[in-house]
Amino acid sequence: MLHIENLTLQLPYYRRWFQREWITCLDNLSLSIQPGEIHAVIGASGAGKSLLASAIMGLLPEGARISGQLFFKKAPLTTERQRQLRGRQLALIPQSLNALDPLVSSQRQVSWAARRAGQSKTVAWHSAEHALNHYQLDQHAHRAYPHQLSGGMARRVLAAMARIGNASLIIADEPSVGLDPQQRDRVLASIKALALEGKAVMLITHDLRHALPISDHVTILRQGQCIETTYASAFRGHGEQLKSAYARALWNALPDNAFESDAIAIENDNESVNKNDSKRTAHTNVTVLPKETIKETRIA
Ligand SMILES: Nc1ncnc2c1ncn2[C@@H]1O[C@H](COP(=O)(O)OP(=O)(O)OP(=O)(O)O)[C@@H](O)[C@H]1O
Ligand code: NI
Repeated sequence: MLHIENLTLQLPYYRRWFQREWITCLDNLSLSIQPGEIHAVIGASGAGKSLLASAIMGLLPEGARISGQLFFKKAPLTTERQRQLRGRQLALIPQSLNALDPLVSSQRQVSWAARRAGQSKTVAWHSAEHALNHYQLDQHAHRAYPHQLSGGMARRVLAAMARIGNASLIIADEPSVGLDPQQRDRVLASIKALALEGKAVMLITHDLRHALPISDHVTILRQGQCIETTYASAFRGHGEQLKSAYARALWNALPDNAFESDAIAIENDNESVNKNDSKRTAHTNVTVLPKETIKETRIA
């Protein structure tokens, strides 16, 4: 369904007004997602996950320089095609709840999404109602404005908007961040349901633990580079089936695994102190800690 080959993305950066430099945010990334499959893209803050979503949707920041190839349903995903397919065949559940218009009720927002996907006014209104019901949002929530919704309800409104155009690729960017466990499970179950309907789903998250049970494949992204793509089922035991030390470290750092193996502290850090990676400026460091310090170590 979606096929990405050697995608490199650079953003301009001005040290002084006349001195343009380029920051490489995605570095030679390749991945594929099949229909009916959830492909989790896991990485710390700043790894480039949201930029990957923007590159697929054709919503990159001004001045972005991109190379490599994107294919959707076997045909090149050109800028023109991205514009045609966005909100129809390609849907994004955005990371920010600010994507909801604060002055518009849930049902109206979802029906606007249906209108953009080509439905007539009356059909759109009814299909919005249907989509909101599908996500277990009641009549009160249909009429509510964004500030009257809980975080989980707002995420479900965004999911309803993404689902309404009957897209075949859905990108969910951090759909469960900031939710309590019950709301999180509900949102993740709704994402699993999309894959069970045959849609290809990219699940972007830093939460490996909760992504694994619903995912088929996992790509670990670090500082814009693909560290490893593997089956979700490879995350088991002590991580013997994982090829990269970084993926093993992420796996072993999960609370249930921490006491059985070396643990790591994973920090989001914009001043890299990682000796092996001194060329980079922004990003994440993984520090291997001795076992005695494990009790204090948790992923945020
Ligand atoms: N519009 C932009 N202009 C310049 N740099 C940007 C822009 N958007 C993102 N970046 C930089 O690109 C890198 C990757 O950003 P991105 O938003 O893709 O990270 P992410 O993995 O989604 O992080 P998070 O988990 O915090 O959402 C970061 O270093 C960020 O500062
Ligand atoms: Ni992001």
